[in-house]
Amino acid sequence: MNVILCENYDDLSRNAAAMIETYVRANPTCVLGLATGGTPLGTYQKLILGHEQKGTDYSRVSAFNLDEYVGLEASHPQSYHTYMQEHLYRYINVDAIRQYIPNGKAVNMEDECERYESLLDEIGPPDIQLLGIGENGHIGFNEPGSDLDGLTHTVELAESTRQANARYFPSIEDVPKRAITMGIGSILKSKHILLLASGSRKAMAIKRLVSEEVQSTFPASVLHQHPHVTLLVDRLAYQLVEEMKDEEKERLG
Ligand SMILES: O=P(O)(O)OC[C@H]1O[C@](O)(CO)[C@@H](O)[C@@H]1O
Repeated sequence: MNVILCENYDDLSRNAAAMIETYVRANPTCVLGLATGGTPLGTYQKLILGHEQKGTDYSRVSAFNLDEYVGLEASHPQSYHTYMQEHLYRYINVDAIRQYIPNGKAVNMEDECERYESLLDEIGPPDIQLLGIGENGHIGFNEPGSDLDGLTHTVELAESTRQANARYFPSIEDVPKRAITMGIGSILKSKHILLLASGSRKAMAIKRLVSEEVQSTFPASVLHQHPHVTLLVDRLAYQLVEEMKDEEKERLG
């Protein structure tokens, strides 16, 4: 795992956007894997600036999202469909026909999981997959205990994940209890994974990621099995790793 230590969130977002833009410019028909949550918002803002100011063209890019809440219409204000429109797609020219997001309102969710995984196989896998990390180590909505080879599936959300995401909903009762997510196996098909982590809230997860073996109780640890992972992390999120390294140095004299 290649680690890029960034000064702060702005620096991290600039680095992530620069890597994506460079790739898109060199590979205009590439496939991107995109994430939601708070962390990638800065990256999306920089991509929008790059599109407006440098004309980065996304017209032939395909983009897959990791996940969606089960039970929310695409038009629901908190759906990940809405998130992507509001934070990225209304500002850059990814063709609507190539914007792929799981359908959380499908009549048959098992069929929807199969349909989405087939699309990933036909059009993907993503050349670059952007990932955030949950405080409990979840990636996508793959909670602790998930199958490390799993494909797109529906999941029961951990209570801690619902609490963490309650800030986007009127109340905790409004946060859906289920989601559809690319599985860990689907994510690992990506050619290059860019994992973003910012802020002290993520420090323990990053310490565990750096120091622990692959285990299903901490899903992000599976990234150690992937040959091309870049961890873009800011100082606050990396703080406990630095402390661990200092303690190790002291111990060795
Ligand atoms: O970037 P945030 O908001 O801290 O979220 C971390 C992760 O949690 C999720 O929002 C799901 O709870 C993911 O989409 C995201 O990668």
